[in-house]
Amino acid sequence: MGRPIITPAEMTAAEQAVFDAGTDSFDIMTRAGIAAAEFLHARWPEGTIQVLCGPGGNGGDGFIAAARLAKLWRTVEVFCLVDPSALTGDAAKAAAQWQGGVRPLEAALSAPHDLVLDALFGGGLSRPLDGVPAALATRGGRVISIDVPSGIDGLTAKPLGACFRADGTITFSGLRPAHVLQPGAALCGVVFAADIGVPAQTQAVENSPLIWGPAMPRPGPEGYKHKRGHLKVVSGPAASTGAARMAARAGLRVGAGLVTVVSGHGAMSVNAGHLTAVMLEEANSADDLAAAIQNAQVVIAGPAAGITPSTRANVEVLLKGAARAVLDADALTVFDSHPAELFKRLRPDDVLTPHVGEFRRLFGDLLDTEANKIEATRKAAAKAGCVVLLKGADTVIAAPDGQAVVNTHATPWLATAGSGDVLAGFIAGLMAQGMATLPAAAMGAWLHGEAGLRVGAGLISEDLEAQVPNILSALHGERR
Ligand SMILES: NC(=O)C1=CN([C@@H]2O[C@H](COP(=O)(O)OP(=O)(O)OC[C@H]3O[C@@H](n4cnc5c(N)ncnc54)[C@H](O)[C@@H]3O)[C@@H](O)[C@H]2O)[C@@H](O)CC1
Ligand SMILES: [K+]
Repeated sequence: MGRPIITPAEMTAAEQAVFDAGTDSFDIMTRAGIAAAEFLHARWPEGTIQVLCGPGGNGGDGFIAAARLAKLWRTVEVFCLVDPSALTGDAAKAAAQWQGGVRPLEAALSAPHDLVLDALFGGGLSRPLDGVPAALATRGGRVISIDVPSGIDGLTAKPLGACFRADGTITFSGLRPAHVLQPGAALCGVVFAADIGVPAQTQAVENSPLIWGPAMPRPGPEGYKHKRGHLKVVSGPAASTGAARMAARAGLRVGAGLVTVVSGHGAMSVNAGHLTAVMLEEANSADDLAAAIQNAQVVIAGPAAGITPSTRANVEVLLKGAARAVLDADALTVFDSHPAELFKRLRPDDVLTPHVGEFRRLFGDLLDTEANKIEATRKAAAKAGCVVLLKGADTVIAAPDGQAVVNTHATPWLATAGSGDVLAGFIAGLMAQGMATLPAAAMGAWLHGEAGLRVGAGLISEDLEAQVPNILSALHGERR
């Protein structure tokens, strides 16, 4: 399993279940505060600390953390937004654990320090920061936040107004959407999720080899190419063939046994001039394509295909065949005025790989009306009736049944021409070898991110597939 992604509401329900089963809520707060102190102390072992406490549970964690940090011989000063006598419940009990003085929050603005422990507000913030909290949020310096950097909504991953920018964030039981989705994720620094004995139920996880590693295709001793699946990629016209070839080579690299580019007559010679291990086959109509894909397990359509009636006809025949479909780019855009025509044909094992613009064209304003990108992609998958992978720095992959995987294993250097074609090729190549669609999409996104991270600055899409042998060898634990 990857790290679970829990909404603030799911976390509250999980806490309630633990309390109902007899655990004292103050014990849970104590575990949270101690975990926060130990996280800070392990990662930032030097320097004086300002602990900023808010009026609720987040502030309660801060008081417990302050007491533990003092026991670890750290120099700690505590500042509170309200007079400690005004605290109630567990926060009041937590404040009683702190033996030192408590100064008003505004005093923190001028007090010297090396580190800030931000325990002002959790991810369930009800209104934007103002006054002293807002001034503290925007002054800079090294910050470690409890739950989320104060000022960020844990569910939407958006700042409500001014917010802290943390070097590290400690959260509990699992991640919140704000730790993986932008813009919040970029404001959290390194994120640690501590186990405080509150198991939460969720269908969303952070992408990790732990999810799909056991399902990674690997040829056995009796393996031969026909057992490793046949992937076909529909080429664009003569002047736009590169996208299909990049997807095809990516599919071959991740292990599809056979890969064929299916090309119209006009593009045959340019494709033939550039292909070696990838095969080439001519198809000049949708009927030709229907015949060509009969021996394929997976077909990619869309990369540089053209927004034309023939692209739409190709998608329609593709969705009548037995092969699973990976639809990207123009294969999506050709349905932008009649998305229902696409949705009614899609099967649960097909996958759409839109970027945000393509997503909006097919699914309207889900990104504005849903709480966050995870919810929007889930709704889209349910509407389309297949797996949907919505690209970005925070790629979300969702299935119609609500399962979702968020991939943050990536680099901004991947934002370059052709990068999406390679991603489609990775996913399709894994599917061709028999992987189920959701894990194949998750593994494809992770491989794509890892390849991008290994190339780094100066990356062009042609570089990505060359990284695959080293990455796959490492994933399979094979020495090279
Ligand atoms: N519920 C529990 O038992 C646990 C809670 N934990 C901690 O408790 C936190 C949640 O506690 P709360 O629900 O009390 O939430 P907060 O600690 O975020 O406090 C909410 C309070 O702040 C006020 N507030 C919200 N926005 C404000 C603003 N802009 N300016 C001034 N005041 C504002 C609200 O009116 C409310 O009184 C979590 O983030 C976590 O750190 C952990 O201790 C684990 C256990
Ligand atoms: K906080």
